[in-house]
Amino acid sequence: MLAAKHANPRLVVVASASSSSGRLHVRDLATTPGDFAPAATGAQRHHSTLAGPTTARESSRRREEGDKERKVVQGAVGAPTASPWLCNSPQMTRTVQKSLWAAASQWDAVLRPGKVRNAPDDSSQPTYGLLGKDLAMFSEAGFDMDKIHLKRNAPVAQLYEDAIKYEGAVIAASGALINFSGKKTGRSPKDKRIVYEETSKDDWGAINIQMDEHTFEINRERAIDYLNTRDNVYVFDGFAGWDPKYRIKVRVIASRAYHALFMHNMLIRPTAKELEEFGTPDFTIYNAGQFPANRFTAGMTSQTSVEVNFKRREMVILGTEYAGEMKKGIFSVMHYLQPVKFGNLSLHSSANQGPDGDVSLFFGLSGTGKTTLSADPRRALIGDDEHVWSDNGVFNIEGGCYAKCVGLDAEKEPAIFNAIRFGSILENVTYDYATREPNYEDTGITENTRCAYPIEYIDNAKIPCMANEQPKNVIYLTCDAFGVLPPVSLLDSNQAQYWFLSGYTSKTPGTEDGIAEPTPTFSTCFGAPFIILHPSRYASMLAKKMEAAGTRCWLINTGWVGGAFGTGKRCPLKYTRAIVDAVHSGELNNADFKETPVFGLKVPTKIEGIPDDVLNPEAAWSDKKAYQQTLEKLAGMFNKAFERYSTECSPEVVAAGPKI
Ligand SMILES: Nc1ncnc2c1ncn2[C@@H]1O[C@H](COP(=O)(O)OP(=O)(O)O)[C@@H](O)[C@H]1O
Ligand SMILES: C=C(OP(=O)(O)O)C(=O)O
Ligand SMILES: [Ca+2]
Ligand SMILES: [Mn+2]
Repeated sequence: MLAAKHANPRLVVVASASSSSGRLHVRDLATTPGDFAPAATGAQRHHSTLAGPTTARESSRRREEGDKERKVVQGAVGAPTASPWLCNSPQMTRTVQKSLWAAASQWDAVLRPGKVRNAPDDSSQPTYGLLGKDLAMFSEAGFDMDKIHLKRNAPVAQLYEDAIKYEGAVIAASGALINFSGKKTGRSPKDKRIVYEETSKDDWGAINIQMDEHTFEINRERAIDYLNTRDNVYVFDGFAGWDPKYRIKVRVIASRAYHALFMHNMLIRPTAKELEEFGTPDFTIYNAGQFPANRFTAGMTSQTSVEVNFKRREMVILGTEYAGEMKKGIFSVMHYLQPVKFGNLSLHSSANQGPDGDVSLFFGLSGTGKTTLSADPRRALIGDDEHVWSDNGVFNIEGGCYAKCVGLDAEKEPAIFNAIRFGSILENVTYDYATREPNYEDTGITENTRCAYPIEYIDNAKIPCMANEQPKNVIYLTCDAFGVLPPVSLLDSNQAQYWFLSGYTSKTPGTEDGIAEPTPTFSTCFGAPFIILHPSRYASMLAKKMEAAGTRCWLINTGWVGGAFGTGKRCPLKYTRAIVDAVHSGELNNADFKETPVFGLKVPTKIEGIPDDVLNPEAAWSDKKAYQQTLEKLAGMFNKAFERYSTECSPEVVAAGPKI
């Protein structure tokens, strides 16, 4: 299928139509752990061959060695009791902790060179050694500790080595790891479910797709059974949330080194001491994405299932290897936990801070520009995607960024371009076979090509990623594929609530399964797939916080100008940046505004560096009649989408919608 796209014979063809068959999963399971070729795509198989397969004999020798060593510590560990949410300050009893420590030191004792495969090179890094005190938790969860080889918080280089050896990854010229997610290259929102159970059902937002507890158990068992067939199982322990008061401990258990490295980049990396004291995680992800869900299990509608269980504090992934499911899964957890347990507001936004301390939030659904616009040389980056607004200010949930790579250009987006180096993961990006230069123009695998890098790879990142400031500006990013919304307008408080609840944008191709061209959508709170509670709970918290802090609210259209998708063009990035600069410099505070018809948006009449016909969409369209019709069509869509909120909002908020 893709071969035709690659006229240049030096380019590796990294996907083929046949690579998406479910057959590969079967093969994966049927192969013994010793001689498995875990690649899930044709591309990965191809690369594995290049890298040289691991021989069955070698693997089984290593496995036997591993078995002997593990047996030394088996049984030495007392089972820790399950902790409630937030066991930051370890809640294990002293006795349990003591026996865990004893086990840990026994484990350390067997960590002799040559005995343990892939022992970490850096001895200051407590990695597998610490598994001793966690072994009981794994056995209890159903892991076959006599068989699998757990690698916890393995060094980045080792995850590279494993991904190259077993998954067909390659190293890009810049040192980044190029990897492939197989059939699924974007999120699968239709296959994402939340378990309906008594601990969280009172906060149920009616927007979630339900799953029952029993089905969760079945899928969880399936995931663990699959992981038990693997030679290597990767564990990453880290934190979500930079504010120590509100952070949670997250454990990721995955069959692919690339998934462990992804979460190493995306979670907050623990110090050696924090890792040593990690204890029982608050939330665990079982990522068996290489193995499909059983379509005959009740409620399954495909081979993909992504499911969150608040009672068990667990997430299970089957049938998708798109790494973004994990980070967005943790985000869903925070969208429940932060408001319900702490009274904080979770935000699908990026955040940055100016030299004078002013904080800006950029809300937006995928592809609207959160990551791109928050990476601003004049401002410190707090984070690119997931934040929490607490009474103290704003903190990032994540320890890294996940940037889109399509069309990435060193000149236009230098901060992101330069972050793609050793340790970063390029996902589904093709490359030149000889030079190993990524080809960011190639959308042959997907338009949703990505790079995940630790946030400190952005030069002006603010670490720790938090600000003790209430946001001064909130910017709603919308990517209007109809091309009728102005590139910038100022919203009053009612409009701010209306537009937040509406969450209008166009889905960009690739980020979600099945989206091939910009598709208008109303994704409430600018993130319907991630919210858990009723949308109006987030909306009213936001309104209160903005009012208390005197925050200004801007609507920025990063989508089409001069016509709809197909006729017009995407607003040039340099103009959007100039608009954002004008918000931050205060230029817009003194601007004159003119109200638009239908939507009643206040648009500045002049901005330094922006052509007047770009500021005014009507002027940018050559066909005025088509403009008016499109504007009214969009207004009609807004009115229809807002019907569901009309009874929950004040009449003023309802009246802030378009008038046709
Ligand atoms: N005017 C614009 N503003 C923001 N992004 C733009 C603009 N024009 C094109 N783009 C591109 O759109 C994409 C925005 O994606 P990204 O910043 O990753 O969004 P998000 O983080 O919200 O998912 C990037 O590939 C960026 O280069
Ligand atoms: C990872 C994602 O985030 P975003 O596109 O908002 O950066 C996603 O939506 O899959
Ligand atoms: Ca996002
Ligand atoms: Mn992003």
